Amino acid sequence: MIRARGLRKSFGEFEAVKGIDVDVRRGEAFGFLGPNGAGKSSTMRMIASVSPISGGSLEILGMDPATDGPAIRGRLGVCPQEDTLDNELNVRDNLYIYGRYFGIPKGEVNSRVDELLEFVSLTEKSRSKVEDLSGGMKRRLTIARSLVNNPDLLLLDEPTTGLDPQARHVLWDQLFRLKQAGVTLVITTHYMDEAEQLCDRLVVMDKGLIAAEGSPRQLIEEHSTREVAELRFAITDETNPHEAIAGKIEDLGRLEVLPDRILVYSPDGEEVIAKVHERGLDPIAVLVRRSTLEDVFLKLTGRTLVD
Ligand SMILES: Nc1ncnc2c1ncn2[C@@H]1O[C@H](COP(=O)(O)OP(=O)(O)OP(=O)(O)O)[C@@H](O)[C@H]1O
Repeated sequence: MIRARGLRKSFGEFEAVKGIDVDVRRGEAFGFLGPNGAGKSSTMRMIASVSPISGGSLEILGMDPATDGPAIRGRLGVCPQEDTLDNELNVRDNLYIYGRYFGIPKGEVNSRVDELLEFVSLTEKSRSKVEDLSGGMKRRLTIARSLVNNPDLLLLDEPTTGLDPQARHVLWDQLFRLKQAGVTLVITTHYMDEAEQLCDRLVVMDKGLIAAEGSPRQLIEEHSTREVAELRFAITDETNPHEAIAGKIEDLGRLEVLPDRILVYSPDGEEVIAKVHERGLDPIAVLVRRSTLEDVFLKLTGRTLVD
């Protein structure tokens, strides 16, 4: 569905995407995970064929965006990061007018709109003004709009940023159903839980480059340990003991010393905590958890995902 080799994007002197290789297969959910400014949106805009590439090569659905832009765009669905709904129109007309842009005949658009409103659970809001919708409803309407032309490939740029947890879960369910229905999804996100939940494969992007690639499980197995022990010690205004304590436990596993806690990577987190206590150290809070993509990102880049 997508094949990029050495793909680059520059804005003047600044290189936002510095040569990346990407392959997205039919029917999969593929993710670009990375912090703000990693180059995810710039990559998405090139894939959406609305921003010319600055170097390398890019093929979308077997076509070249430089010469086949309109043909590619006709087969894509795009759900942008910002809300671009038409506030002057009601919910239904936002979908109807968009469908007509694609040249879909009136009768067909009407039944398609009914189907889509049903799919995103907005049938009852059909005649409401867009401005009266909640953030989650607006995002669902945007997703419905991106599906109007029955796209082969759906691009979602940070689909759940700014939504509350419940609205995020509703959206994830809908995206999951789309995937089940065979739509290829490409998602950018800086939420590791979103990536773990939705993506079959993903690339971790940082500063315009790909730092790692694989399924969430592969990435965790390759770059982290099964368990992580999180230790918090009392911090006062004058002293942060974490650096000094880290020196006393560095043999227990790989450490990440963050401002508010120490992470110890080990296959057995309980054992780490027992040893910490044996050494006379007295954490105010401990937690043993499974490794996540956040741990992978921290190891690869030395930073957390959400700044
Ligand atoms: N039109 C532009 N002109 C100049 N610089 C740009 C432009 N678009 C993006 N950039 C820069 O390119 C870099 C990558 O931006 P991009 O939006 O692709 O990152 P991102 O990973 O999508 O981040 P976010 O999660 O904030 O959307 C940033 O430093 C940004 O300031």
